[in-house]
Amino acid sequence: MTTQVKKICCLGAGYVGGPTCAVIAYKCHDIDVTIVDLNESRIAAWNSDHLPIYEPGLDKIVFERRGKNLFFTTQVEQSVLEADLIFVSVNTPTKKSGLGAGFAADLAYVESATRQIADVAKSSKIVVEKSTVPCRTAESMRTILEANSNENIRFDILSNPEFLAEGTAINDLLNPDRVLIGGLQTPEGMKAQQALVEVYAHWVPTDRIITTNLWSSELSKLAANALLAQRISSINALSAICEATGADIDEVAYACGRDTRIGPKFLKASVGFGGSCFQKDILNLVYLSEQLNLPEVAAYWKQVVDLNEYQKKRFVSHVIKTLFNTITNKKIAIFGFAFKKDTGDTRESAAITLCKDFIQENAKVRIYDPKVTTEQIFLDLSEPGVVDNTKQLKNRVTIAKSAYEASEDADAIVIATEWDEFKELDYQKIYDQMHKPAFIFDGRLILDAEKLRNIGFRVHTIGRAEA
Ligand SMILES: NC(=O)c1ccc[n+]([C@@H]2O[C@H](COP(=O)([O-])OP(=O)(O)OC[C@H]3O[C@@H](n4cnc5c(N)ncnc54)[C@H](O)[C@@H]3O)[C@@H](O)[C@H]2O)c1
Ligand SMILES: O=c1ccn([C@@H]2O[C@H](COP(=O)(O)OP(=O)(O)O[C@H]3O[C@H](CO)[C@@H](O)[C@H](O)[C@H]3O)[C@@H](O)[C@H]2O)c(=O)[nH]1
Repeated sequence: MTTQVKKICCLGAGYVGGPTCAVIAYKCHDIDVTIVDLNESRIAAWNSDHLPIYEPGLDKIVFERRGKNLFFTTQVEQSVLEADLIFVSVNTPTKKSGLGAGFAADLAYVESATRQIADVAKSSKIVVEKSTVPCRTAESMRTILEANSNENIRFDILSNPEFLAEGTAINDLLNPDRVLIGGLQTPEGMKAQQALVEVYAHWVPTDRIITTNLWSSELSKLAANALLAQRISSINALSAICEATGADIDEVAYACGRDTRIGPKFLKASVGFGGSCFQKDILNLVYLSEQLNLPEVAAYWKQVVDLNEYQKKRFVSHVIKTLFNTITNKKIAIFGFAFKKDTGDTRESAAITLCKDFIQENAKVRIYDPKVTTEQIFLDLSEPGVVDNTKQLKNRVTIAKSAYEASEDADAIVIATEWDEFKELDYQKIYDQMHKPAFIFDGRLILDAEKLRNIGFRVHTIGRAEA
């Protein structure tokens, strides 16, 4: 008989734990879901009218279930004690120091969450690895948990990586392409796997719920991100060829994407991919390959990240060169700071690299983003622990409340994030208030270059030769 899950606890109330478990509560009224975090202010925000993350559709779901079968708390022990299934959805950042620094995932948070479960549990639990982790991490978790089990308590480990993308998280969770659940292929492991299948089966068609062994599941998460990022680096590499030849990257992407074997998605050239996952997970895969003594494989995946860095630097150089080889004291309006539209998340955003490079060249940078806070922007641009550059930053960086304010007296506009509102602006009004010649660098291919040229702008678009 299958174990029926009645109480779920999720360790980690971040971009993944919050939305994922809120959707489970929304779709499974027969299950109590408690999301736990050590961070008190984050939990207070989840319990307030202003949720700690911006994600279209999230508010409605949280407000509808909160206090009914969805709870946010810092009471780790109580929640673990009561749960039959525990998601571990804590952060796994790239290690900053020690062995594997700069590549390997820092598993300290996963380990400490696992130890917390082992210390507190007084009954059997299904422990689900939701965080993105290197292949075979579940083995370490199992060793820790088994060392703490006895004849009355057993722990079953599952891997259930999350594939949601920020900005579309709720839709991705409500209508996933697939849900992946890895488990040990033993009778107990398969029983635990089935218990989680039944949770998702409340709303996901069962043919979209894939069950595999633990290691395939762990590796599939890293592999999916590597393949997606590799498509972006490929199209960005081609964008450089387009600029040098007169081919147009959107036309090339369209022509290639019409081949059903290639497909049209994830072929949008850009100023470089950002986000908390792609770079981290690929570096993690690079490290894993090196550990497995597969240097050629490691070098292959590393190139995806190197090309992304190149794309950002190439864009910055192009801006400087076009602005007559100097941007000292020139005003550059940055449209967008988030790593993609429809999110306030700035982790690894390409805009950070661009702004830092412009500041380094003594430009004056004025940033507008509809969802990113001023505090976050200054945090991202400062170098805490290296040098205190706050004063220098305040001289060089200002935050605007609108795209119009950002572009007042500017020499150039840089489109760093593809927010829809940037397509709808009154560019004649913007042109009239800028220094001339007025430049626009479209790092996201969202603007109608011809229309802007007719107004008088000098337009430079990624992946297109200059007109
Ligand atoms: N952000 C995404 O879009 C995304 C998508 C898929 C997978 N992932 C993966 O999911 C994991 C979480 O990512 P995120 O973006 O939600 O991170 P996050 O930093 O937003 O959230 C992680 C949370 O875990 C909390 N935490 C750490 N240790 C804890 C503990 N012992 N007990 C309770 N809470 C604890 C932290 O305080 C933090 O609030 C990562 O492994 C990431 O790679 C992220
Ligand atoms: O054609 C494209 C598609 C995306 N991007 C950029 O790539 C980055 C990542 O975008 P996206 O993948 O949409 O967002 P994430 O939230 O980072 O989601 C990725 O990373 C998550 C964390 O692991 C996974 O769960 C998702 O499946 C995976 O898409 C952003 O900077 C985008 O602007 C492009 O430049 N061109």
